Amino acid sequence: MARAFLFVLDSFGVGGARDGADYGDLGSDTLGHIAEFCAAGAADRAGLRQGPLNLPNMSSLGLLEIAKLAGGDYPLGMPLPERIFGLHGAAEEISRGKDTPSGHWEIAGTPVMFDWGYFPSEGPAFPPDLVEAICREGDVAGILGNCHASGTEILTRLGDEHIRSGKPICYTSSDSVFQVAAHEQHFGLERLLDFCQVVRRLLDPLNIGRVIARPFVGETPATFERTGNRRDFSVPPPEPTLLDRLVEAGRNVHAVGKVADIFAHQGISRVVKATGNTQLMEATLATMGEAADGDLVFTNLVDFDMLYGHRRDVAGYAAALEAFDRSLPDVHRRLQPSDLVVLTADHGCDPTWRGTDHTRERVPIMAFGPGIRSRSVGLRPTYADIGETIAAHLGIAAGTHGWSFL
Ligand SMILES: O=P(O)(O)O[C@H]1O[C@H](CO)[C@@H](O)[C@H]1O
Ligand SMILES: [Mn+2]
Ligand SMILES: [Mn+2]
Repeated sequence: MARAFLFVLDSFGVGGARDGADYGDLGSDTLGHIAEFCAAGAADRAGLRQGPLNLPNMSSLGLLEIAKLAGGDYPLGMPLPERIFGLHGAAEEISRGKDTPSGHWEIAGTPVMFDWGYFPSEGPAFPPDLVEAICREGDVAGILGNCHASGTEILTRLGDEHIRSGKPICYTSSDSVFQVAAHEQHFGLERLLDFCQVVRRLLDPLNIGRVIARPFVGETPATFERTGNRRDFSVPPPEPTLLDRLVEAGRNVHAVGKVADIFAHQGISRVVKATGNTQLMEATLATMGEAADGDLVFTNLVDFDMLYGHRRDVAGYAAALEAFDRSLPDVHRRLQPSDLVVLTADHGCDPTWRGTDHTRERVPIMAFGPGIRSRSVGLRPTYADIGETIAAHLGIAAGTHGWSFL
């Protein structure tokens, strides 16, 4: 029997979305713009990285052809490989949101065809009766923030006041999220997680996708730092996903990193905890050694998005891509004859774009394994084709969205 390994490089878009203009994102291109900045010497950082974007392994998996297919141009400064190994293509998102759950669920065969609830970007973000209920039931004297914000900037601005007043910092973004930043010691980590569960319950009628706990440490604005104890409280996917179908068929789904939270722990056999791309890759490589025939190992690499995309840090994003690329030979070395590896993304987060939010983009599909023949699978009309391909590879019944490209 076969095994499958799915890596979501969180926010690694390749531009070209047909509906980009509907999101104010026409022209956004995470890979293309990073490559452009690198080629121009605008993403050099002493001690971190220099020069053109260097992704030889992903280039050999067809990344440059994917960029051309999705956005019309080869990325600047990246040499074309002599040969391409594996299947390569790009996919369009049909879910309406450009958020992490929508992207992951669609990859797993379950597009989100309804609109999430969102909070307004002008004036107070949260309705007064909601704030009143949150304070009463969450047992806090009030909330700080109550606005759209970048999670690191709002800590610098309100972290001190939070410590003094004990009021949690509550903010949102263009995603369907309610985020709560609170100090791990002064407010308490357990208390923050309990508070988020209360908020989760109160938000269900508003159709908000996620409540995110954002614990931090440090005693001054210069030293405040978010920790790896982030937790996402997601609503469950609207229909059974590939993960549920696999578990139903008696397979194991190994969820590495925040995958379990993204799926509200539905269709997960085993949670492998790790924080940061380096640890996440180490944990995935270890899990590759343990996965049985018929299993899926599903890893989300969150740093691309959280540490670099949202922070609009081009050099940081480029360096993280280069580090991931260098780890691909370790993945190759662990492959068994019937294994399939898929690399893809859940949305874009172009670090050269205005604001700090995600960008609507197409995503890359790179699929390889010892038994996988090299060819282009073209532009796929939905991310669900990825889930269907994995379903076909693992030999379970087809779902109701998407088509396998195997
Ligand atoms: O700015 P931070 O707190 O990283 O938040 C970002 O992370 C959220 C979840 O991915 C997004 O909705 C965006 O707001
Ligand atoms: Mn994401
Ligand atoms: Mn994000």
